[in-house]
Amino acid sequence: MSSKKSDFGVFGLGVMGSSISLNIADKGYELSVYNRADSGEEEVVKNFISANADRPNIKGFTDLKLFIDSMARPRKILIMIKAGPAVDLVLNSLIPMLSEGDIIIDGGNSHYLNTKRRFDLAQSQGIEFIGAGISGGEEGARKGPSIMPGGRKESYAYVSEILEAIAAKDDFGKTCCTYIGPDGSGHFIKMVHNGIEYVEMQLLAELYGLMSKRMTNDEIAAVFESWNKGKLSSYLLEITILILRKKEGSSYLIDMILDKAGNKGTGSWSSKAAFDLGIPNTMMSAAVFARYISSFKEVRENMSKLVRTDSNMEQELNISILEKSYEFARLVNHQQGFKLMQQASESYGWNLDFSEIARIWSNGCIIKSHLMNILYKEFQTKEDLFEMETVNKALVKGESATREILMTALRSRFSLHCFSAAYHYWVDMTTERLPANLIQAQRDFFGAHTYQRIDAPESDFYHTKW
Ligand SMILES: NC(=O)C1=CN([C@@H]2O[C@H](COP(=O)(O)OP(=O)(O)OC[C@H]3O[C@@H](n4cnc5c(N)ncnc54)[C@H](OP(=O)(O)O)[C@@H]3O)[C@@H](O)[C@H]2O)C=CC1
Ligand SMILES: O=C(CO)[C@H](O)[C@H](O)COP(=O)(O)O
Repeated sequence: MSSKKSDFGVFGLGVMGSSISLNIADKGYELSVYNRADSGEEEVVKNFISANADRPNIKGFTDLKLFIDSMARPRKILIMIKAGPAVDLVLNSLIPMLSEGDIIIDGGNSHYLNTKRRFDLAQSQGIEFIGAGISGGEEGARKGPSIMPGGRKESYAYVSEILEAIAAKDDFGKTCCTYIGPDGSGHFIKMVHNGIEYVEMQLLAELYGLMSKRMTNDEIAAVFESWNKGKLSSYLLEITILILRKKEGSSYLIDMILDKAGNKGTGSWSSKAAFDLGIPNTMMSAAVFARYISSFKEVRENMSKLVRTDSNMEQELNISILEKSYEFARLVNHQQGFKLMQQASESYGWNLDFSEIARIWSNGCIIKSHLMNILYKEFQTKEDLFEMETVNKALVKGESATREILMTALRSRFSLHCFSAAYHYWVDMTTERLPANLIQAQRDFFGAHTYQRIDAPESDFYHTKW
């Protein structure tokens, strides 16, 4: 074990913490790691250190004071623990033991408003606090995640070297870690990343469900594989191909997995943020609700006995139509996700750089895709996906394909939550007059909420005695 003071500390040796620790150690930094030694967890640090005995630059601790004393100042500590109250508990014990100017990075999926609150608390005690979204799962953390740090730019300067060294690299060799903006912006961006992730996953689940009516798992995987060679390629598509082909003995594992989707909350946080900011993020909420609906397995089982569930699909699926529709829905998903970040940037004065966000999402993270590279370039001159010519053309072309897919699904009694949310959003966003005039009339009728008129200036509000 090295006697040098450590360059960095990692608090929490769970899935993410242990992988990111090895990543940091591989880059040659002196590292201290800590995990609590509560009942059942006594061996975590010991096991980690003995499994990595060939890395003398890692020192393990279960004593918080020794962990803190082992680091060079200003100390830089990444906490990689379960999001929620545990983070407050850890900060309450950690902060009083630190010295002015030390830096805590919360790398978990914390809610951005909690990050803002914790930032203020840490600052009030002379401690720097960075809320860094980290994406890439276990493999990304080990080999190079995408990192989204938010906080004071001055404090980021102290940790940028290490964070940028461990992050993934984009197609141009640049690091997939960039300073995002003040207070909770890094965690906000990670939350939206996860919202987009929920939709990308749900779209693939809907395609798989629909295609399963006429195709085997291997046939679906073969179609996805051909798509993954071109502009639709993405990490989630890639892992879906592997999942569909995975066998346990002679059975496909996917066929044995219970159809109840779990969640840890970031998708619903994204949807709530969209509601609060007034952004129609219809696909994210559809994806969250689709997971919730799936969790009512018992109800579904019982109800399925009451209705005719014969949902055979008469017609062949047209793969090229499916492909166009998938492209269409993914574009709408990204449009909605980036719109949400734009609104947050404006409302909170974060001055976010969307080209940079797309760039750091082009590798290392769960939603990395070919599309992210396109968006990285497009956002250098455009502010909205609808303004991007190639995107617009694909959306116009994809509309009729999506309509066809939706009609096929309706006829086969199969729900496409996210595809239909994408379709209706696009149709409404490209329709000059919507029936919202009736909503306004109703509001005025029962609540004197007033309405505007098409034959008068928008600044004028009217009330009628209906
Ligand atoms: N897994 C993933 O793919 C990703 C996860 N994240 C986020 O990263 C964070 C860590 O996730 P992950 O590594 O998967 O989680 P794990 O469940 O594998 O590990 C959780 C860690 O938190 C520690 N912990 C929990 N409660 C407390 C507490 N009260 N006090 C001190 N330590 C505590 C655990 O310690 P102990 O061993 O003692 O229980 C453990 O080290 C989460 O916020 C997660 O949302 C972000 C991106 C991807
Ligand atoms: O942050 C992540 C990936 O980016 C985590 O894997 C996250 O837990 C996934 O969310 P959920 O568990 O709700 O599906």
